[in-house]
Amino acid sequence: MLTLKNVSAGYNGYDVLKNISLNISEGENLCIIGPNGCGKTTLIKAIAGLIPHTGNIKINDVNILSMKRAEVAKKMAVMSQISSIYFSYTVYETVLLGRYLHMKDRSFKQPSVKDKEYTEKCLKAVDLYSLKDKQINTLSGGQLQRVYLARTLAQEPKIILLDEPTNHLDLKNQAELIDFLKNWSKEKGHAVIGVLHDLNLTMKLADNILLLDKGEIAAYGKATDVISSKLLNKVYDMDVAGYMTDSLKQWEYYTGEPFKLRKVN
Ligand SMILES: Nc1ncnc2c1ncn2[C@@H]1O[C@H](COP(=O)(O)OP(=O)(O)OP(=O)(O)O)[C@@H](O)[C@H]1O
Repeated sequence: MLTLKNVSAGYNGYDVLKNISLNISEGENLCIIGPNGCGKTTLIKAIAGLIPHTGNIKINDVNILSMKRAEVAKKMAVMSQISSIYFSYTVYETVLLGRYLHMKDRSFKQPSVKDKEYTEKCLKAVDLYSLKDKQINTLSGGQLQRVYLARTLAQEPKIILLDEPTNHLDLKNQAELIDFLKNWSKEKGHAVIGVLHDLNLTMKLADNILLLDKGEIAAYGKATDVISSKLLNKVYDMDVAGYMTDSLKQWEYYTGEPFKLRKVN
């Protein structure tokens, strides 16, 4: 579905990312992890065509550089946090903006019945329908993050790129977002590429993980292969396994309940 071959990209003539090759299939969730500054956001920007790259990025074997921007945007959407927040749009209007590429009349004056129905469907999918008439500058950070997700979904992309999508969300909304994305990709045969800092959420979402270190691939493959204490400790330069197990011990200490491993979906 999406392939990267020897992709390098960066800023002001300097390559932050070096020789990244990936293959993302239909229905796949790929998580990009790695320490601060290793190039995760830069990779998202390169895939989205927001910064120039060398090497090849192809969607279904077609080089994105040979496609029109609108054509790329119909296939791939970035959950962007850059918004019209300074304008007084409602939640509904903001999500309707995601329909832009599908509208014949791009002045937004006359959205079609399908545009309106699809916008409502996306609002319901992220549980925002009851807030549809609220001004977005009156929302909380977590509500706003769900508005951005709904706007991204309204674009009807085949691939969603997300950069730290859970950073404003409480635990319940984090878990729900991860479940939502998993179902979205599996049911529709679409793909999710997400930058996540939280290794627990990464393990919940990812089929495959790309671990970056200083702009290069430190590990790439099945989540069960990449999540290795030796590798993570080296790349993050800390005792990641110790940190994770200490959290569980603390849970036992505070709740007084012995930790039991539960089967997760
Ligand atoms: N617009 C820019 N101009 C110049 N250098 C940049 C720019 N954006 C990022 N960089 C540099 O590129 C490198 C990678 O940054 P990037 O934002 O991709 O890292 P990241 O892995 O997403 O980090 P974090 O986990 O902190 O969000 C960093 O050294 C950063 O300083």
